[in-house]
Amino acid sequence: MENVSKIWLGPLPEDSPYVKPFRLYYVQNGVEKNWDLLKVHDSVAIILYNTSRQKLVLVRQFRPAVYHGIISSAQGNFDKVDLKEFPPAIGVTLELCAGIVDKSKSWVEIAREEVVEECGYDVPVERIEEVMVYRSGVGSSGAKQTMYYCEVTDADKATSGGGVDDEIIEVVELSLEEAKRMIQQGAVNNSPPSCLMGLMWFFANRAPGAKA
Ligand SMILES: O=c1ccn([C@@H]2O[C@H](COP(=O)(O)OP(=O)(O)O[C@H]3O[C@H](CO)[C@@H](O)[C@H](O)[C@H]3O)[C@@H](O)[C@H]2O)c(=O)[nH]1
Repeated sequence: MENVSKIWLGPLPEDSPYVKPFRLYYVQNGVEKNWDLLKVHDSVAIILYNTSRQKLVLVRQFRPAVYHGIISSAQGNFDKVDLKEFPPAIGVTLELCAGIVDKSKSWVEIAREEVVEECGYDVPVERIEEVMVYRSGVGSSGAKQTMYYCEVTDADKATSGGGVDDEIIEVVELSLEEAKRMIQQGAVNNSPPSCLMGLMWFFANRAPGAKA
């Protein structure tokens, strides 16, 4: 699905609309310290559960940062990325439907738009429930993310989803057993902690038979 044919690295332009690097200075306990950090957008993520077929709806996409992280961990060479040694598929993730907060709309409205754009389910904001708010990348960005939960049915499906503009996003429906395997002890996957936490919240609180 990723269809990536060439990968290379360059310096970050100063006018990046997504990432701004800074050094923050502070005095703590009388000692001057500093911290190198990135200003990035806050975001929303939505746990989507299709009750018609008892499936969790996630998204698959090529994540350049994950691909970069995997090559860095393997001490690979970025001068000439060898796509045979490091196929782009290693940078594909399975995540909750999510979106950056980069427009002046309510967060839940941004969540609603992401659900229809990425996954094709058209639901009113009243059906999107806030679950929790937390900070990601506490050592690098401290960005806020609000997580939501939304139950959908086949009747809410308006389009096939897949993202907007040149986004390449695949909608993936997981059975409860498949989703459980992602959060089992010993599991290794490319998913962000927010996705794994969202799945754990779902199984603790909303899955058929959950106690809460
Ligand atoms: O350098 C960049 C960054 C983003 N985009 C575009 O912006 C869109 C959204 O950006 P992204 O940061 O990938 O947003 P999300 O996919 O919504 O990811 C959010 O949700 C993820 C899952 O919770 C978190 O890991 C991320 O930090 C958080 O930004 C992308 O699809 C691209 O179209 C670019 O073109 N270039």
